[in-house]
Amino acid sequence: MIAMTFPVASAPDMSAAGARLDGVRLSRAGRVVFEGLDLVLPERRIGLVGDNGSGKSTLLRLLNGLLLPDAGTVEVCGLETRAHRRALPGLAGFVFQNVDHQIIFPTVGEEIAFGPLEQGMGKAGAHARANHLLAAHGCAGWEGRAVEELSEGQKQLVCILAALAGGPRLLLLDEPFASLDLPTRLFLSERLAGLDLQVVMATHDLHLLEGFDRVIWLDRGRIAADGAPGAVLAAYADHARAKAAAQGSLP
Ligand SMILES: Nc1ncnc2c1ncn2[C@@H]1O[C@H](COP(=O)(O)OP(=O)(O)OP(=O)(O)O)[C@@H](O)[C@H]1O
Repeated sequence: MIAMTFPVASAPDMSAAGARLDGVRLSRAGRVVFEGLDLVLPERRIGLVGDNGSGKSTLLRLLNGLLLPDAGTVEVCGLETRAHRRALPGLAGFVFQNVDHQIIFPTVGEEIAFGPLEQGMGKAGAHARANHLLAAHGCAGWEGRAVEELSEGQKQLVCILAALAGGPRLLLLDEPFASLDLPTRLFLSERLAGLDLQVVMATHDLHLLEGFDRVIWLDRGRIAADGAPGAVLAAYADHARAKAAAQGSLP
């Protein structure tokens, strides 16, 4: 397969956090997901699209060091993930596709304060930061709430705030808005766009990526298209329609 490439509108901003993959090979459960994957990721807003199982979550997990490549290297903010695995959570905030894989504390305040505490902030400061973030996102007074009593969307919001609380330079979002209501989605999209950090977001909601700097379409671990959102999203939507039509014609 030859990748389609489309020029991105904005010049790459190398002063942003930035990440790169060189010759990455990765197998999961004996199945090759990536083979010889090369990517330079300097843009501030990068979207990942692709069919189920195409490698979006796996790529995000390589970028936050949860997965290490079998061969090749991954660099985030200039740090090679194999050598700097312990520093990565402070640099790269991660929001999981499944909130239950992320949340570890019983209360909202503890969950959000965890990142700052891990980075050495005192307890009072960490909880003050958690309260400030909650208040800034329309959730004042939530700090004592039991996480298990929140709705899925509310949990998703808590996960996003927890990822932001650590002050990351790179925010990795895996289907972060799937359960959020429309007002919260719109509010958070705008808010994330205004933050001074790099965002890499995997989503099946193509509209969310229209204002991004760059979109990468992954197809079975390979780059099918890469570049300006308009062109890449149109190419992916064409593929999706063709695939759906082909499935519809099956007996
Ligand atoms: N925990 C796991 N153990 C083994 N293989 C896995 C695991 N998670 C994913 N894979 C495999 O890795 C490949 C890429 O999966 P990945 O989750 O990265 O896809 P995705 O593009 O994020 O899919 P989706 O849109 O469904 O979230 C798939 O072949 C999948 O079967």
